[in-house]
Amino acid sequence: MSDSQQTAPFDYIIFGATGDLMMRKLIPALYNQLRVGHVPEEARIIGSARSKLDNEEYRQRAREALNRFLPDAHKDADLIERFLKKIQYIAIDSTKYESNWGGLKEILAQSPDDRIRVFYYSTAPQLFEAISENLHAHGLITKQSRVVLEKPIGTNSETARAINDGVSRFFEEGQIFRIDHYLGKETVQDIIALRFANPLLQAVWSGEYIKSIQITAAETVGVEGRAAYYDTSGALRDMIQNHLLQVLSLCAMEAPSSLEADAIRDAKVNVLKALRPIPEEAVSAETVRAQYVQGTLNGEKVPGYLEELGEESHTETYAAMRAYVDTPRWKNTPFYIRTAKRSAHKLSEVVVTFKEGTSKLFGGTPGADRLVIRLQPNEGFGLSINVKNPSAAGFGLQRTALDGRFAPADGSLIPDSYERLMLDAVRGYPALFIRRDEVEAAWAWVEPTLNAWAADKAPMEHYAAGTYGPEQARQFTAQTGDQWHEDMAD
Ligand SMILES: NC(=O)C1=CN([C@@H]2O[C@H](COP(=O)(O)OP(=O)(O)OC[C@H]3O[C@@H](n4cnc5c(N)ncnc54)[C@H](OP(=O)(O)O)[C@@H]3O)[C@@H](O)[C@H]2O)C=CC1
Ligand SMILES: O=C1O[C@H](COP(=O)(O)O)[C@@H](O)[C@H](O)[C@H]1O
Repeated sequence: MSDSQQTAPFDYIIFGATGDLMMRKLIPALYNQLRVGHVPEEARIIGSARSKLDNEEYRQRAREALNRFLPDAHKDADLIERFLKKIQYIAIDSTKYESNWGGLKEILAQSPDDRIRVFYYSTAPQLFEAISENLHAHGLITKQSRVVLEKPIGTNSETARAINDGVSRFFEEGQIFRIDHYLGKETVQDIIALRFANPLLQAVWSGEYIKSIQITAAETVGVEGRAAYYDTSGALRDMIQNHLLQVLSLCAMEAPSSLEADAIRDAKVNVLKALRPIPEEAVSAETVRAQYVQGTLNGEKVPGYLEELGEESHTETYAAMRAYVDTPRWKNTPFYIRTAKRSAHKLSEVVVTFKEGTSKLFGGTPGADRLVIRLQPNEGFGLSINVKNPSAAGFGLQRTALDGRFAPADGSLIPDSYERLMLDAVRGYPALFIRRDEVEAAWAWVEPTLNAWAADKAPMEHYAAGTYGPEQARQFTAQTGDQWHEDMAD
């Protein structure tokens, strides 16, 4: 199958190729893009990590990953074998100059000099500068090279700057693709479509008509096999600094002048810079942090965070913040952001609550208009509005909901975010990647909260696994007359 969206031939060189992300996301994403005809025949995938494996041993791991992580509808035994032939593996300790960079050079030399090279750093960020330096020292960075940086870019402003500076010594900003997989979600891009392709919504998209916007990313999983990373990170660094602030930026930005990367990124960074600072002394009023304790999920008992971890910890698994965007469009409109592990449901959504109507005609309405943008699952939107209750005497009102789906018109599954992002890096299209100034502005905004939490200036609340979060989070929204959207499964 071929397709107009097929990329130019490329060599994808992925560091961290034996890791969890590679197996769960990157390999399935590249396979799926081959399946839909976007990957050209000449394309090659070169995995690298320290583990000593030959090509066949590595391909066997990739085969197992495909069998485990692909949906059945996408499994095609012949295509899987064709895909695996594109993969080679080379063991390199990427922090060491004297490691087998020569071997990588030989592999890359088999392609024409102008072949697009994408170096994907699926490793801990502490390695990013060293990998870049070694690629440079061994003459592997060409004009046609790009580098994809996995999150997290640092743990605060200072470390983010250090990572950005370190990579920028060897790559131009235009070659650097900082990944935020939420931007690769088709439904997150739908925020742009809903806002700017529909005059109906465009006309009321401001604090004049909108009472509040809630952004939620809730997961039923705990920290799984990533406790070592997660316990040094926590919910604020893991989800809010990046994914949720990106979603907030898309919800709050002014119309970009075009869909060019820098037009969108300029519009987003203006939002991040307009976020009203939360000084350390205001953190306990403007945020809630919590850890899950033992509870019940899907009818099964699950342990608390500390039990899973096996030691004491002050890391939050739940974080909620109230944000204000100080632009004329939004002055004093609260944006609530929250994220949780071991929540009652897996769900990411944006809930836009409009102000109540002022007409005296009905003596009040049963509720405010509300738009729910379901990022995942059940991708789509619901618009709840007031209509006449046909069975009521007089002019009673009732609620009704319009439901729209984001599913592809041809009935296929919505592609995983990594599919789009990995090939956008090949295409050199950075609109769905984060620019350096965005990363640093996001860190600058969350930093006082991180500092206040580290200094225990806000209490650590608790919630039972399988619930929506701590009671304090409910009181928190009630302060502005808001309520979390908690009928998540509806
Ligand atoms: N897993 C996930 O769901 C997500 C991960 N991320 C980010 O992606 C990155 C990778 O995550 P994940 O796959 O989970 O991590 P893992 O710990 O599973 O994998 C790390 C990888 O790095 C390799 N590695 C470690 N040290 C070196 C070294 N000195 N030289 C070469 N390779 C090395 C390891 O292989 P070996 O030991 O063989 O060298 C392994 O392949 C991290 O930055 C993470 O934060 C982001 C979002 C989600
Ligand atoms: O980046 C991360 O995202 C995942 C959640 O992603 P989603 O696409 O399933 O919503 C989260 O589990 C992980 O902790 C975090 O690092």
